[in-house]
Amino acid sequence: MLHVHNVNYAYKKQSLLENVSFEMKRGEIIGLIGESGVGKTTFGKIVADYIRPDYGNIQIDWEKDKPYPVQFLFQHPEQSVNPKWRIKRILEEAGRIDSYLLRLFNIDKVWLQRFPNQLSSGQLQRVCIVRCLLAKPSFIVADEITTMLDAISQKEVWQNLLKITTTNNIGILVISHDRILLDKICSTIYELKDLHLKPIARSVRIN
Ligand SMILES: Nc1ncnc2c1ncn2[C@@H]1O[C@H](COP(=O)(O)OP(=O)(O)OP(=O)(O)O)[C@@H](O)[C@H]1O
Repeated sequence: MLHVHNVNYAYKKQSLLENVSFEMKRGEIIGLIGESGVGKTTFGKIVADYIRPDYGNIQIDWEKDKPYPVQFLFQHPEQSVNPKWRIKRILEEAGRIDSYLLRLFNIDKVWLQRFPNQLSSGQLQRVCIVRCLLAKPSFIVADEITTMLDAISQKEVWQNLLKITTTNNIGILVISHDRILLDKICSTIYELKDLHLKPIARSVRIN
């Protein structure tokens, strides 16, 4: 279980979150929507321990010698990899390379010898998803992770990611402006508005 208790956060005196509490179980898929600039990424980074809240705390089981149990997937994968490392090293930093995951996310073994700038954004995003899974997280924060993909690749990535997270009981916080995607894959959707998280009604699931 992941608990966010009473979190407050301001960026350069602009308040973004006020007394926000939130809970997520392993295996749960929760959506987060809201206007641009409202603080969704900031909230996700607090959940993933990239940013310390000004007040409040995050509670999660964590064995200190293991990677942090919440992994963050960025909208722009270039921002989360070392441009001077080959893909093999980028993956190995997270764990032993798993051929099943490479196949599932259509990662050609030839790419392992390449540098990040020798892959397309969509290819690099799939590498980042595999790296995140190699770290064996309990939760993933997925921040607009498929916006650079065409509709077919987007569907494929989500199908495969959900397959793995269901098997391994991983919870996902899906940050997205795509209401149709959130309605399809999430059990609960929150809107970040006026410094608070508000649950919103899901529309009928479209298959
Ligand atoms: N490190 C930072 N540098 C500059 N601005 C920041 C930073 N962190 C937060 N902000 C500001 O905080 C506010 C919230 O940003 P955040 O990226 O969390 O919003 P968002 O809801 O994810 O937006 P979007 O939907 O456009 O991605 C914005 O006004 C942003 O300019």
